Amino acid sequence: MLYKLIPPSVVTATIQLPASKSISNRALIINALGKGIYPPENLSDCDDTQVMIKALTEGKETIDIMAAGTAMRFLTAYLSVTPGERTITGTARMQQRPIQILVNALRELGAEIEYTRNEGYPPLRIKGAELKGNEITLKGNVSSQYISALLMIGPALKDGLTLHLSGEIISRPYINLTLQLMQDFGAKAAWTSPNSISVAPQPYQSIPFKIESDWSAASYWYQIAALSPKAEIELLGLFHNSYQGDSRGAEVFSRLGITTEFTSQGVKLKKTGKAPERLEEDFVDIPDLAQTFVVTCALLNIPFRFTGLQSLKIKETDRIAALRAELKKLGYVIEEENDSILMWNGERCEPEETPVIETYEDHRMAMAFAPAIIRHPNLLIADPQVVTKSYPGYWEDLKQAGFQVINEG
Ligand SMILES: O=C(O)C1=C[C@@H](OP(=O)(O)O)[C@@H](O)[C@H](O)C1
Ligand SMILES: C=C(OP(=O)(O)O)C(=O)O
Repeated sequence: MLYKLIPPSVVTATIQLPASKSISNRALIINALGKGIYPPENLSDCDDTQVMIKALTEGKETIDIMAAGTAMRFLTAYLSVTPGERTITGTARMQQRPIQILVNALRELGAEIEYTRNEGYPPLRIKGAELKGNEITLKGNVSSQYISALLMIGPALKDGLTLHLSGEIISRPYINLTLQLMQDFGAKAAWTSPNSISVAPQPYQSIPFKIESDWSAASYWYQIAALSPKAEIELLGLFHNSYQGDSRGAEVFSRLGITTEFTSQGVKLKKTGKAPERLEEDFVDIPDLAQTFVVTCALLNIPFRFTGLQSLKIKETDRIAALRAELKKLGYVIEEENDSILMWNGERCEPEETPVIETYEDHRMAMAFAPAIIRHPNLLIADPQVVTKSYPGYWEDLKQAGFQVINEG
């Protein structure tokens, strides 16, 4: 499928954003471990959360979590402490996303996990067991999801759990999000040093819990505001004191001339029109915003240097390669350094007349390139349905904001 887009001259919209998939999937695991009586409210309707709900409720022997990294990692730990024997698998890409660091850590605690195809990668065969041991060291520089997965089962272990993280810790706000939610649900879990975390053996308590809207999804609306000549956008369901690290996107966008006003319902975006000559930012804490800012800065003609992108190669696709290939079609030559830095010094190439933006089974490629239509008429988005991974209503919301979204077949 191909989508052609036509932007409105003025974007005016009030958008009910989807709920955060990161919070939804943590609340579901904690709720399952705590045998909660209050189901989490406002769960996301996205694929990544739907696969998690199915895995926890259907009781199937083979669980297919499709492309959901959080579901794969969190369920691997959860199934290791849950009676029964199951196979957990996912898409072809999921079978290329590494999981050895988590499996080794769980095995050290006594978990019974086997690789059914390739060593180090899903699918996994997991037999639930009572885990022993309470102190392990693992790498913190590949994916924070391994750490979140281990932390969430910590309260269920007889002696609790202490994790020592080696290397530069990436995606730290996602670890903090896990700790925050665990604490909300009555667990004792906290950093004890800059790279160690301890969890007490104390069961979760069930509480009513409402899930916030998704700040990563909000970033595409900030992007639309930044690229549009005129925009009045209100985003509902975002909290001022957000648990989500991606709320920092609001501060980075303020440097691109988009200010945020918090209301009782969410946020209103305002354009000040000011833009910097150049943007430098470290994305190690906010990797999911990288595509948003790479595309926005290129289209606004703002040279940039973005560091901390080392996790992008093992996400839904190799996002470093995907960004460079697709921006080239729009006439921008983006450089890469050390597998972890993307830079643009203003260099251009001949843009394609009708560029077809490939999305590589990556929701964020579709969502970050769609707003580019405001500055680059004629582009088409391939396989637009990929957005269902985190934001199923994205195209409907664009229509509500005055965009024409035409299915070109
Ligand atoms: O814990 C989470 O909810 C997530 C952690 C991050 O992954 P990494 O820790 O692998 O960077 C992020 O990219 C992902 O979208 C969601
Ligand atoms: C990286 C992402 O998801 P996950 O790792 O959970 O598949 C994402 O949503 O950008």
